[in-house]
Amino acid sequence: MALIAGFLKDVYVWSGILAALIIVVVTSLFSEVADEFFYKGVPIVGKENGEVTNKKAKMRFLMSARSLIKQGFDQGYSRFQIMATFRPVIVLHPKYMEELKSHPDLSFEEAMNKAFFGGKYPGFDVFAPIDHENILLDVVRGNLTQALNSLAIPLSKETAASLEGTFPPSKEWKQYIFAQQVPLLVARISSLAFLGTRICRNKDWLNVSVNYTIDSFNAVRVLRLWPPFLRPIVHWFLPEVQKLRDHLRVARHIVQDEVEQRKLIREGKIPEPEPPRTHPDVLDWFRETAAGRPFDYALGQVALSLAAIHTTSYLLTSVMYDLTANPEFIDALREEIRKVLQEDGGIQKSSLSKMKLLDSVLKETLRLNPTGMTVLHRVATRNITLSDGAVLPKGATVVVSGHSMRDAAIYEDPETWDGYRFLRLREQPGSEHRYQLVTTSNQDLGFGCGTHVCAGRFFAANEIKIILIHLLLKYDWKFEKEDQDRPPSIDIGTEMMANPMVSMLFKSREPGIDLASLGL
Ligand code: HEM
Repeated sequence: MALIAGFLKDVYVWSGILAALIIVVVTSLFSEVADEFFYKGVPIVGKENGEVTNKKAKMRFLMSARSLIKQGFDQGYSRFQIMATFRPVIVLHPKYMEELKSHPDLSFEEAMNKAFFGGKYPGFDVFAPIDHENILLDVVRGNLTQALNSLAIPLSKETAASLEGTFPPSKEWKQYIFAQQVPLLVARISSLAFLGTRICRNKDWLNVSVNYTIDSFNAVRVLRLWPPFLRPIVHWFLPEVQKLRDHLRVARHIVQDEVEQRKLIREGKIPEPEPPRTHPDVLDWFRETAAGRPFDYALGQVALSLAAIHTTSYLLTSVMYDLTANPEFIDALREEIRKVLQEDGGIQKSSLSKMKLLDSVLKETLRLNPTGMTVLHRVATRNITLSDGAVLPKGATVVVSGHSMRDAAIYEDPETWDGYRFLRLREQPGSEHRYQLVTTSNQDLGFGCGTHVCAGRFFAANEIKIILIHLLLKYDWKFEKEDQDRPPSIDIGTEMMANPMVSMLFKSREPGIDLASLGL
């Protein structure tokens, strides 16, 4: 002790500690400030001459990214940079899609790292590279997609059970804020396929499944308000980050319990609870695919929720807005559904793929309401020279504009929602598969494209179709406000979301089919 006291009395030691502290603070502040420097040699859009700080440019991005992107291309640039919420982003023209969509030096993981502090603060663990062996992707692309046929009836039954609670039978019009409440419905139905019957109705799990995503974005925003050198300390005390840790604690408890219970059942140590499980699920496939390799089941499940719940809810809400605004499509869809289910004697293997108008309607809604107006959000891990000689500097954050989805050269009258658009395109010779909801291309970007194209799109498509079948057959729909037009999606920076304030009305109707054909 005396030795330490003597040591600290030494003026050289104190100046050393002070110098080290200054270096930490300055380097940390510099790295944050440097993050906001525009890239050399790339035209800037959205920051005006004479603006010293980036404050106004950031606000322009938040409020009007769509028009900034248009402005950049209208000025003739095929790549330019805009100041996004935390750093400049290089926006690229879709003409680069082919060369960039699977580029090995554009990193999806680095983009996640930059956005969520590399997952290094507890609570953000889901954003750290959790799955070096691609177990989650293998399961979603492989097992889950292959099981879609056998999952159709269980998903349909769970939808029916969920709707009983969410939309209890009513002869009178009842009010419902679709955008706000639908994530819970989607979380429950998705969790049936991810974690099985017991957990898909567990309120604590559903709370994690829906809210971890929302709360993680909030926690990032709050933690970023602190200088980087203080973040390793303050994150422990910020309620927003503590909330994330609470979510993960709950998730671990629930998922781990289920894993243990299934193990005991497999080993014959406890009986299968009644009613027994009806189908294997993602949790089973995680175990089989990991085959002894380390894998964090709870983080895997939260990551799946992150990818699946709000994306699916957004498309479901958007399509309900489109259909409510175009009720003649509701009648046409009911007729298509009734006809297919009658022909097939219920939901069979190919029933959903026979509902081509349903597929077309969903694809058209996704075309105009993708999760964001840009795709391929990546970080360059080296200098990348594009085919026209332009360079993307190492460390740059890049995105590709998704405006091909509204390009008049590709789509006639592109700003108008036309539920028959893709049905007509599919009827052209040789185009049967090209215009399906799950098909992607360099211009068709609702599910992304290239290496990281949405792994869960086949599941998402089937799940939304099943939910829609129930919603359309069992209920009538209208907007609460008589003169309500189709509520447009809301842009926040480059992200898009359904208007969360639109009030809808529903009432029960005669389904016009034998409900046994939906597995009930
Ligand atoms: C309508 C619903 C959905 C939409 C619009 C959607 C959209 C997307 C998009 C645009 C990407 C590409 C991200 C990028 O390139 O940066 C993506 C990736 C991904 N999606 Fe989806 N998604 C949906 C539903 C789902 C569901 C239900 C699951 C899981 C069952 C899922 C799992 C994934 C995964 C794992 C990735 C990452 C793939 C990879 O890294 O290779 N998605 N999704």
